[in-house]
Amino acid sequence: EMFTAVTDMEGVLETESVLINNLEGYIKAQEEKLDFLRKKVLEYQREHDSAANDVSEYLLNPINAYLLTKRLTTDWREVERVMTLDVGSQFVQNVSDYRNIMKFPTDEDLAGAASALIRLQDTYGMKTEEIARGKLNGVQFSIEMSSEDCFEIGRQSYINSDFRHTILWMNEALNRLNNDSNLNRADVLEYLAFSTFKEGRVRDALEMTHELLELAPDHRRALGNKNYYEKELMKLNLKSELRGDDGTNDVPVDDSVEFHYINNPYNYDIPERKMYELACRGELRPLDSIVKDLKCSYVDNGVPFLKIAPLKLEQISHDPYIVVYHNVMYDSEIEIIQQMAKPRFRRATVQNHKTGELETANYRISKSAWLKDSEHQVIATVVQRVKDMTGLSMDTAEELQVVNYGIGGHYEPHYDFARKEETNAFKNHEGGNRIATVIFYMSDVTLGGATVFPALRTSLWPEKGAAGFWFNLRRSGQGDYKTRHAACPVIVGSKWVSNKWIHERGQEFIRPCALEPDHDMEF
Ligand SMILES: O=C(O)CCC(=O)C(=O)O
Ligand SMILES: [Fe+2]
Repeated sequence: EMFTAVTDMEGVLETESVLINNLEGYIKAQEEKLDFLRKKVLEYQREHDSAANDVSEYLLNPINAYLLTKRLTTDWREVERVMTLDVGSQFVQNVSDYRNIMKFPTDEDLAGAASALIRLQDTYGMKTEEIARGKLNGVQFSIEMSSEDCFEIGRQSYINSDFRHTILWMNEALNRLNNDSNLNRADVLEYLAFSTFKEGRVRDALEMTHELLELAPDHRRALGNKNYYEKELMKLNLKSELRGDDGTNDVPVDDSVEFHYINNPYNYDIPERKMYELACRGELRPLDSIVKDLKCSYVDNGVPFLKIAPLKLEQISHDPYIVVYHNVMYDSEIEIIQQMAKPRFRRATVQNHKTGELETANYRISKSAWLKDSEHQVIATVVQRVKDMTGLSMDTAEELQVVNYGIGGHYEPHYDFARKEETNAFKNHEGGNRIATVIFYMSDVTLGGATVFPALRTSLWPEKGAAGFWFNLRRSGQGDYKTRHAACPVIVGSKWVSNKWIHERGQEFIRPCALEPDHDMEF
């Protein structure tokens, strides 16, 4: 599973370069063989022509008699040998050997990479046609997808019963068909017609099937589908006649975002989903009540060391308390932490709040590793810095979690704290609930990848060396539902973060409990 992190994809480019060299070797060997045979055939043709010019004269000469005999014995044996020579098999063998020693993506990776593109398309409201010509979120890259490339995304969507995206991408495949395509128009039409039917547009599906049958009159499935669609249409027409309307109850084709909300299989919360997407796109202004009286300042938090080198603090929100510290992780530290984490990366998991078990989920796609303070001075230093930044005790904190997000990597809206009903969350953690989160940004991100708080309409944009800090719990110890947040899908780039989750125990005298009305709201 390598689509989940950019670091894993690096080795794959190397694999491709080795495969290209091997294929070049294969072609060269084949060409040498063909060149030899071409030379021979010319030579023999020339000799043969001059002989055939005057057959009796030619054969009377003993040298010619000898040469002809030689050609048809030893020479032809050599030609025969070269003809049967298998100059390709070693190169074919190489490819299977490479499979054992080099990094190859799997079909699962292909599915993951395709669904990552679909996720980006939805979250950022990008048009299929724009993605296909390399335009991502308004930024043009010099990439052009072929008809086959689009077809494959359509096919992957089809496998996932995602007929809306099947239609979008199969249409794009059709638009991009040209003389160089290895793709059959009829194959595309078949997927398109069936998905169109599945989306409730029977009339259009039937029309596409007619077009398909013009191209392939004997297409068995198309013939069957045509019958079926006609019957379905008749039923619909009968119903509409009874109702007295014109029967156009077809759903319109729409590449827009709005349409997505209706059809999104996990539209558990439509308004939040919309807020989330707008925040990811950077199209939301934070609430006035949030930005009011926000300041930037240098702080020492009462730490003697910081009096000499104060931290650069930017307030993001007062309630809940969210701040960003700038320049609190050095490039040299980042490098070491990345090198330590890389070999230990595993697909990030989430806790099943019923069983308490850790499992992978499509709503969190990244790779992560945990690093202990005792493993390296740099980790201890960074954790000490978290202590200075937050004033909180690190005694009950979790280890530092290093995360890398790949193409489309994301973490959908969630709380970092465990809710009451999540009976098994942190059950093994003696420190109680997660009182606060510190997230270090260890990279800039070219496009996308913000940390967003949909309810606050505010976003933290990754900035290498900066760190976000917020309290997840209110003074009463209750979870603050306004801290619900997400990691937006990365469009372009490799996003690195480190999370430090700080727990309740040990903070009793640092951040004492307070009584307050429970005006938390769920959204
Ligand atoms: O990566 C981010 O921007 C946020 C990550 C996050 O919220 C988490 O890991 O809990
Ligand atoms: Fe989080």
